[in-house]
Amino acid sequence: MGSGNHSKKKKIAGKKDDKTPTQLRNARKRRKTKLTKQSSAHRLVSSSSSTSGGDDDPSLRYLSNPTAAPIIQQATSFFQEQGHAFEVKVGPTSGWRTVSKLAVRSQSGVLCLGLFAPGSHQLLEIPNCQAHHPRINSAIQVLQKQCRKCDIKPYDEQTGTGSLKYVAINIERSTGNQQVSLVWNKNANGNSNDEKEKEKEDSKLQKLCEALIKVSKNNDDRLVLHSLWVHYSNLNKYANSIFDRDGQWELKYGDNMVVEYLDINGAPKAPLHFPPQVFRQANIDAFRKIVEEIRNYLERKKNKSKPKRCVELYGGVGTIGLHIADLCETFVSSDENPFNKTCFEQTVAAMMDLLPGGTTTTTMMMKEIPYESKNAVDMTYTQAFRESNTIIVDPPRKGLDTEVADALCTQDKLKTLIYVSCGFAAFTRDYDTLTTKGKWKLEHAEGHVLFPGSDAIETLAFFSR
Ligand SMILES: C[S@@+](CC[C@H](N)C(=O)[O-])C[C@H]1O[C@@H](n2cnc3c(N)ncnc32)[C@H](O)[C@@H]1O
Repeated sequence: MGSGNHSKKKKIAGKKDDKTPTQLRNARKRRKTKLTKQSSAHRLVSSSSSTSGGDDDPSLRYLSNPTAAPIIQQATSFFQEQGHAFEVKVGPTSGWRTVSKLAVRSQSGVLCLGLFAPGSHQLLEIPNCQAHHPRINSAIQVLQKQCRKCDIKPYDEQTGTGSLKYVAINIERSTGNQQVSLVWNKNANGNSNDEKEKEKEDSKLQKLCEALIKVSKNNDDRLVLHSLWVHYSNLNKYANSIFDRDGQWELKYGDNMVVEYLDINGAPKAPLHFPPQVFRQANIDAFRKIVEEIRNYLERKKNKSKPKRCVELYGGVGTIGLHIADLCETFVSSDENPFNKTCFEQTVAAMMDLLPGGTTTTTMMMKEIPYESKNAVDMTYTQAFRESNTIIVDPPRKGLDTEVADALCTQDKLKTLIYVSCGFAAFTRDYDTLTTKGKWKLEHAEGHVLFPGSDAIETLAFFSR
């Protein structure tokens, strides 16, 4: 066994600069550590030398040259090392962010909305953030003013007390209207069981909601509510997440879902549905290009090989899937968040209405797009996964679940894997597993800067076997 392994290593080593996969992996790890150090050094310099406050905003640090971000340099060398070019595409650098979650904290005793400074929980006010869609900036002004007027207690991280923890603002681009969610701490009074105090806080929340609805109805152009939600959070002070998976949601005003279009060339029109409880791409325009590339790739493939039996894991509300399903013989989408299924099905129903009359192949196909509310690991045990030849994955930053990566390596019928990654470190780990254990071969990879100015990269990679 020892000698078998040895000769295999030698063979691979001969192909790539005489280095074994382990040596290549170690070299990558060393480079990553070096880049992380450089990046933190840069962070310290830029925040301490800042005079405008703009440099402190973590979302604007590399704005003058977005591709200079350390992670993009790292990704480019990673792919070069594998013998692949890595083109990086950058979209507009201002007004692109249509989804924002802002912390609500006290600054010198006054309630403020803002972002956390890098690596800390220190609030940075960002009243005119360049990255934000202008309708987010205008909503922040109104929200901050009304919260102060209603004497809302901002959340205190030390004690876990205070009422308003976060505000989430999502924009419906076609109208400019704002979908606002107030994240309300159910344990605002800590361990105290003072009912009167609790009632007082609840009545302030009611007052705030009424005030916001009034501003919206009074033609104050800064805030025109698409909807107003309250999310009641039971999370304690040690939890980092903004939304509480088990927390209750209450719609105070407006409609359930924002509708967004990607308008992908050649794809059926898909009105995507987004309530505040589901994942939504913050830079829809830049993400549109990724979906377009996936569609182009599958169209080229369709002309050459068998029709696709495709499964989508980590599919959200179908942002990718519903723009490519018509190219596949069968298509199944899935995600673990139970709120996604209704959104997906509403979009499919709306797509049917938008299709030209008559029973076209597309109409038949679209009627039969199942959606599984399952986590990706459970999906790998389904018949749809076992029979698929094409998989699309778009996991969260931590990358593929280990069991999913393993299943992608051992499912023999699979011929095409499309991987959309928002966490480059996890991608390199999954890449190693897929290419060594699963014999997947990278065909093409490219980078998309979805957060221009931040140290982040979205990687789109096409694998085949
Ligand atoms: C980066 S988002 C991508 C969603 C979608 N492709 C889009 O563009 O909107 C990741 C998605 O993975 C889902 N998710 C996270 N962990 C999961 C898991 N273990 N199994 C299945 N879905 C998961 C989240 O609910 C989220 O919708």
